[in-house]
Amino acid sequence: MAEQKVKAGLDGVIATETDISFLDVENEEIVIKGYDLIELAEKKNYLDLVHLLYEGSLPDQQGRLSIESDLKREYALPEHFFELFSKLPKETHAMDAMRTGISALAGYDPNIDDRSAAANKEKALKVLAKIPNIVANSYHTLQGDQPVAANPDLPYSSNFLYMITGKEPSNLEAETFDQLLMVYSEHEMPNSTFTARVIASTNSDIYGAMTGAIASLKGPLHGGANEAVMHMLLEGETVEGLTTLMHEKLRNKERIMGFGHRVYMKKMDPRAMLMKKALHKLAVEQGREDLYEMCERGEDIIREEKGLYPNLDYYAAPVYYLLNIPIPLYTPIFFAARVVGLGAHVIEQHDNNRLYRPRVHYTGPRGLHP
Ligand SMILES: CC(=O)SCCNC(=O)CCNC(=O)[C@H](O)C(C)(C)COP(=O)(O)OP(=O)(O)OC[C@H]1O[C@@H](n2cnc3c(N)ncnc32)[C@H](O)[C@@H]1OP(=O)(O)O
Ligand SMILES: O=C([O-])CC(=O)C(=O)O
Repeated sequence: MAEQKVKAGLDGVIATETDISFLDVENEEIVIKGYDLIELAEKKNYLDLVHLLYEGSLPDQQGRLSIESDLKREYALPEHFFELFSKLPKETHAMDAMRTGISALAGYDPNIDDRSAAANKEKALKVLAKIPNIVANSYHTLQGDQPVAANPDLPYSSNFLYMITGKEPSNLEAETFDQLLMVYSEHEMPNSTFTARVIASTNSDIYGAMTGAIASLKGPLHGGANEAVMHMLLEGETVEGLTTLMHEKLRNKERIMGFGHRVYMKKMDPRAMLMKKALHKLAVEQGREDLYEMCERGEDIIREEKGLYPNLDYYAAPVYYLLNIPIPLYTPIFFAARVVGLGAHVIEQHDNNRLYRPRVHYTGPRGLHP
């Protein structure tokens, strides 16, 4: 085998062809099916994006309503599903509870072995319909609280937020949460999407691919960073407190959560810029400009000291916070928003499949005998 250079972490390696999305770093654009994600997030809503990824075009009003009513028909979970969560240890992390829920859905799918594009699309939309219920109510159950039933009169994303907080969101809260789902929806080939595609490439099913993706996303180098960011902001408490804390972390050579990105690294994540604006609006409405100022100061310190820029998780975390979302649900919501992108990747993988099976550069001993 010809000698190849190992790229640690597969940095820069092209893993597949796709027509779903692309990070155009030069032009600072996250391309989703030809559209700029940020422009979509400013002008359209989450279900438009779902339609774009599954039908290949942005919907008219009728198309959007039709996808919404299809989802609403599938909101309910199988009977006794919550007994599963009530039997888990109370300490179970919300990501692990959600992972159990998604994995369990497989057993209820009579067409589990149908990997056609049509069947996969149906399965992905079912997961999308049920995931607010799984995220919110696995959490409530583990907290010893009553589940919150879906309110079918609310739009999809408002209902998701309502099921988490138990309170109907204001217009600004609903708009912000919808935008949050959009910016998290799809992002080319992060570790979790790669994981899902690797699993799908064995011709395994979409539930397995998504279950694996959840495990990947839980890690603090990936989705788990948003929770860590909020703990850091709360520990900092004030602009001065955060300044001291960040300098201390830098002195101790700790990684600062919410900064840096494999693909952007020396540029600010465009999604973080949008969430920064959303944070400002919410902070002004709630008289929490102090939180905004603290985040901005943190951004300046890490740029000046390390030349690193915020990624999406840095500005999404305080947005979640002002939306009254419990911290353990930040990463599950990231995953819930990403279901739409992951589903599209599994469909694409199964449609044109070749098993992922790379090789290694062996550095161990040879010629030993027992
Ligand atoms: C929505 C998302 O999932 S975005 C990612 C969320 N994750 C985080 O916010 C976790 C914090 N960030 C990180 O750990 C990294 O920036 C990652 C994992 C996201 C990307 O990492 P990689 O591309 O593998 O870069 P790598 O880890 O090799 O870092 C390169 C250099 O930058 C430094 N660096 C990168 N990110 C950070 C950070 N957040 N804090 C401090 N230093 C950092 C590394 O220490 C390293 O320095 P060195 O060359 O002197 O050793
Ligand atoms: O792209 C990545 O590596 C991580 C990320 O920002 C995401 O999944 O949204």
